Amino acid sequence: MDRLDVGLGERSYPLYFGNGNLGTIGACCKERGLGMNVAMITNPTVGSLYADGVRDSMQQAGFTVNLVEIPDGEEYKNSVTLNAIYDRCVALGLDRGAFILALGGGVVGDIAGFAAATYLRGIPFVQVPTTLLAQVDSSVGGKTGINHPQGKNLIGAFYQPRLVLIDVTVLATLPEREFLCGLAEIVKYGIVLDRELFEYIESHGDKLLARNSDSLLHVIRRSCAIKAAVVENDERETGLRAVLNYGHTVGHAVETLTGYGRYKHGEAVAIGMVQAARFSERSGLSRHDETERIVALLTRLGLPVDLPQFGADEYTEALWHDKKVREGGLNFVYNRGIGEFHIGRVTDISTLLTACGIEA
Ligand SMILES: NC(=O)c1ccc[n+]([C@@H]2O[C@H](COP(=O)([O-])OP(=O)(O)OC[C@H]3O[C@@H](n4cnc5c(N)ncnc54)[C@H](O)[C@@H]3O)[C@@H](O)[C@H]2O)c1
Ligand SMILES: O=C(O)C(=O)C[C@@H](O)[C@H](O)[C@H](O)COP(=O)(O)O
Ligand SMILES: [Zn+2]
Repeated sequence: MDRLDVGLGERSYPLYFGNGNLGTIGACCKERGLGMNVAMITNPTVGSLYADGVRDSMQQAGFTVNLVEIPDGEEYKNSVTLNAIYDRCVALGLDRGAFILALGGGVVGDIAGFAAATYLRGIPFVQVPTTLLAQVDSSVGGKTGINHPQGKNLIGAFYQPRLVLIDVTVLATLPEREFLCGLAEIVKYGIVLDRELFEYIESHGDKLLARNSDSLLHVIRRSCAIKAAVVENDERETGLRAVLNYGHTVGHAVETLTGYGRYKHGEAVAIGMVQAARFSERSGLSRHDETERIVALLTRLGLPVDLPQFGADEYTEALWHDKKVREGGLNFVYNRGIGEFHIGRVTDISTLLTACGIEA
């Protein structure tokens, strides 16, 4: 099976990629030496499709599997759901020999990972990402957490999984809108870190949209390799890792202002990347034709690019809750043309809002 390692010393772990490898999850967990009792956290949508297969594989490898279901949706990535997970773990009597397996998209992965980071001060966890977005981004790198009404992912921990198993066949059942969200995060890597990847998406757009498994495996593997390299360099976002937040400053504000539901994360990121591209152009870091190229690719992929209507005050308030705010300024991720980035400081938010077409 194709494997890539995230190298973080004693916290290193493998990412396994395949086309039909879901049934190897039990053997992979065994090989990692995990305890025999597992809480498999999923939601009813994913659970009805894949929980039986994962459970069978785990049981064949000798594990005892306890199913823990949480409601489906970004609006449930909160403290109420987290507490319900703790309650179940306590009721099941899970001790430090147990581990958590997250089966689902980024919502399940983020909240299950945070539960694992905090339950009994930390038990191991495994990621089995089932959305394209989770396969290229959220399952890798150890950002776990929940939302707060005032801002996205305001509560969380850096906590790495023990292994990530990626099977592209599960993407066949993914609704179109969710699939496109994953493409948005892949485009993100291309814009700021890999011009070749950006051009690959431009030239293979039709194949990707048709979910061709070879094209998908290519972009998933490349995205994971890029993310792994960034995380290895800066696990806790003291510098370089902020690049992975490209498009998220405005994107998270859009998610917060619309109450975590109207826009999916990838859609909000697509909108945020267009605003970041406009601000980069206005700041002299990229050309107009490069901004147009970014807008054209996202539009062709069926992603939204226009900001929802809120006032400058509302955007300003939401933007100040960004985790990249430090001492009265916001560390902002710009694109330098296509394929490179620049991290700069914005102290006057109105300059960003003006570039986005929001007037005070
Ligand atoms: N930790 C990180 O580094 C990181 C990175 C990016 C995004 N995120 C977070 O991830 C979340 C978004 O994740 P997402 O886009 O995966 O959304 P999601 O987890 O809400 O999943 C999207 C929808 O698809 C369904 N689904 C999942 N897999 C399926 C499958 N194979 N077939 C059919 N339906 C399936 C889910 O039930 C859900 O309804 C956001 O909360 C975002 O903040 C975290
Ligand atoms: O892994 C990272 O680092 C990222 O920034 C990846 C993002 O795609 C992801 O949405 C992340 O959760 C955002 O991080 P946050 O710290 O701004 O909440
Ligand atoms: Zn993201």
